[in-house]
Amino acid sequence: MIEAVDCFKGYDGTPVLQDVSFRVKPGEIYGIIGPNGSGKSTLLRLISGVERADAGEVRIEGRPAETYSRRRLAQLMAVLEQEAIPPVGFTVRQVVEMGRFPHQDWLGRERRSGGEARGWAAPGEKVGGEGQPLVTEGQKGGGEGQPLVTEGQKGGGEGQPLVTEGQKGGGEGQPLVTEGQKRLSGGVDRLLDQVMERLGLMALADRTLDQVSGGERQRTALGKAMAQEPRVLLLDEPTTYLDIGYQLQMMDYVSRWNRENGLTVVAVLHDLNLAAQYCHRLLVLHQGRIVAEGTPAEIIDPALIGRVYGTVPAVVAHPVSGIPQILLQPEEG
Ligand SMILES: Nc1ncnc2c1ncn2[C@@H]1O[C@H](COP(=O)(O)OP(=O)(O)OP(=O)(O)O)[C@@H](O)[C@H]1O
Repeated sequence: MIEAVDCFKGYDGTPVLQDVSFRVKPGEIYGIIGPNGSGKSTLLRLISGVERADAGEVRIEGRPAETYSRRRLAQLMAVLEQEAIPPVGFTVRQVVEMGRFPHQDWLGRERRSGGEARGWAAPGEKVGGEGQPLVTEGQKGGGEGQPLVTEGQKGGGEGQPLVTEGQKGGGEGQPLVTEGQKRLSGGVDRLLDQVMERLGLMALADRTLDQVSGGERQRTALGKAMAQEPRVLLLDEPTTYLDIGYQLQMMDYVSRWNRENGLTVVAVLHDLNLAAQYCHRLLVLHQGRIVAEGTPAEIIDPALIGRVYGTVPAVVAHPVSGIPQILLQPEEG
């Protein structure tokens, strides 16, 4: 699904990543851990296509990442970072709707995904599923459907209308939104409702982001990623500013999405206990190089962690799951 081959990246002549090669299997939750400055976020930026390796390459489904258009990459991958969205004036629902942008044309009309969208709904539910188009044949007959970009949103951004009056007048007697597109949008509305319900965002839908808590904002960002219907989710420290309840909730949502829809996840995580609980395999970076790769049982080892982080923890088996967990060990304990 994702493959890094002999990647090298440096800034101002200083190597930040060297000889980095690994492969993430489809449907895997793959964690990247390592101390501050070890190159984790840089590696994620190479995978997301934001930056290119100086040597070597990242391949997505066998193709070099740079051969994908921005739009195609955004259809394939969503990125969720720490403090993912600033509290600007959009409502929670508007932000979740923004997840559809890679699937829309320049007028905000939904385009067919050519059967590639996998959808987020659980097996048995109508929207999505393995290799299913977003809107199924049964759903095509469906409801009235609202355009995804509302009048309020069209006015969007920095006082600049996204669609001018002139543009609205568009084609030669052609309605800009056809009946078929309306039905497509109707299917998308159902998808958005499902995402909002799953994440418990319905009650917050009309609040602007400055009227919700940090945890709720992060959940909104996850909703936007889900609405994007990616095959790959890239997480860069998504739980940093969350309390333990929200940390678990966030990772539980991701884990459920992975189980039910075969989503592939690559997650940079500082919290080794969360990484061990949720990741199938872990990659350990140290000073820009890979020092280990393996299952949490193989990686969460006092000697290895001590060598990489400079502090030797106590490792115990979780009393319920048996997964290795670390206990920090002060020098004078
Ligand atoms: N754009 C840049 N220009 C110059 N140096 C950079 C740039 N981006 C990252 N670096 C340097 O590359 C190294 C790796 O940074 P990176 O952010 O990838 O590490 P990280 O493992 O994600 O760190 P942290 O855990 O602290 O977030 C650091 O020394 C950082 O200062």
